[in-house]
Amino acid sequence: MSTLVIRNIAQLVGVREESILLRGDALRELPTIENAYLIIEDGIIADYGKMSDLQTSSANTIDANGAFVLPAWCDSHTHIVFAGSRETEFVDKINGLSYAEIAAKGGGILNSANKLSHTSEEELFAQAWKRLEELSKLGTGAIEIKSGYGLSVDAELKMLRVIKKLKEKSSLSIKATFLGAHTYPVQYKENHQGYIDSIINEMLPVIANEKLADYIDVFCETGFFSTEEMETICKAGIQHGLKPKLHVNQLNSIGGIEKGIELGAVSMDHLETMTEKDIAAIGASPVIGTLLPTAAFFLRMPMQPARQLINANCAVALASDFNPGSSPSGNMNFVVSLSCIQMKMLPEEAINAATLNGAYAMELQDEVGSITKGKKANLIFTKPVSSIAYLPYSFGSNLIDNVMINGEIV
Ligand SMILES: N=CN[C@@H](CCC(=O)O)C(=O)O
Ligand SMILES: [Zn+2]
Repeated sequence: MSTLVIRNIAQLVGVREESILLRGDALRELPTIENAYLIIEDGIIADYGKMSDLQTSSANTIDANGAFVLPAWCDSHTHIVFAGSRETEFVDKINGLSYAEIAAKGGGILNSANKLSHTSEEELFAQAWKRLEELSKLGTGAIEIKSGYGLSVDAELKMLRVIKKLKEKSSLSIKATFLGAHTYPVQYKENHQGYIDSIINEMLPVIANEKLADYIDVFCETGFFSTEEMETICKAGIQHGLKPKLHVNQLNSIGGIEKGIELGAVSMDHLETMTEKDIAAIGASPVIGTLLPTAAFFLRMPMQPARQLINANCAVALASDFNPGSSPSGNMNFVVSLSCIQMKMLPEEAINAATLNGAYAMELQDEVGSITKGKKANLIFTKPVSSIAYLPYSFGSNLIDNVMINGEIV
């Protein structure tokens, strides 16, 4: 057995005897131990405590030199498998083109689908792998990755096989979500049932057979998938063992929240456009509300109503939504900063939402998301900081000194 002792940690952050989904006042409780040690055995957290109580003479020791040590980020909503980039649309938007004008020029999700159709599985893997490597150095230790830029049987399966390969090769904890219902491909624009039939009869059976996904997702939005269409697709997914994790209430409130609760979704994500009824409903439900502040920021939209959601007892998680169209960054440090700066989340709330609640939003709470005995030693070591609040306060600075995944520095 390999044992590693980390000494002289200024603050060990997010220490919990057991995991609990955090809502209401509990979200602002971030338990810490000052001047701490941490013992890792075979990549797993074995023990922790105050330096004054440390009783081991293990040779394998790291001196944290006064760093803060946090659980690595748990990013529960991303689209990191994509081909190329879409900065031309970014410039078009700066020049005043509307969403409809950009779409008419072949932009948006269909632009990414077109690029992906001309990209081999190997090349797609290489591009996604590079993003994953960068994210791990930025402190992400667990991540959910969606398909949804394929939009045909072959291309959706290609995306999901790339995610499967990422799972096999990466030391990060990865969950895969099937998002065939991201938008209607051009040939099905007037034949929604035709595409839904293809999802249900051609894609889902192969996905289930090859175990290519853990969850099913639908973009429930005006001009994309209606609540009824979402219900049909999710029910088929559930029959194949895939629980829903849904895109709802990004641009409009069209009943997605109510339907998602009924469908037993693990999480409902985006939530930029919420009525009071939507906020009350998700707060009273077991569904996690995953906020994607960098998407609202990049699209210059009103931010998600984090405070109202927390007041309504919603279990809020934070994720990056890393994708080429609405959030071309997966930097969870910036997500945490933005949630404090623009949504008035407290630093403790934001860190909990980006770690333990993010882990719950991927059903990985027994593996990651807190400093708990038996969990993976997925850790962020900070540069010298004066307090935990300094991390989101000092936005844009790289305050990460080292990241450990399974007890190994990446
Ligand atoms: N809203 C839907 N899908 C993605 C963005 C899609 C794109 O523009 O590529 C999102 O989560 O923001
Ligand atoms: Zn998304």
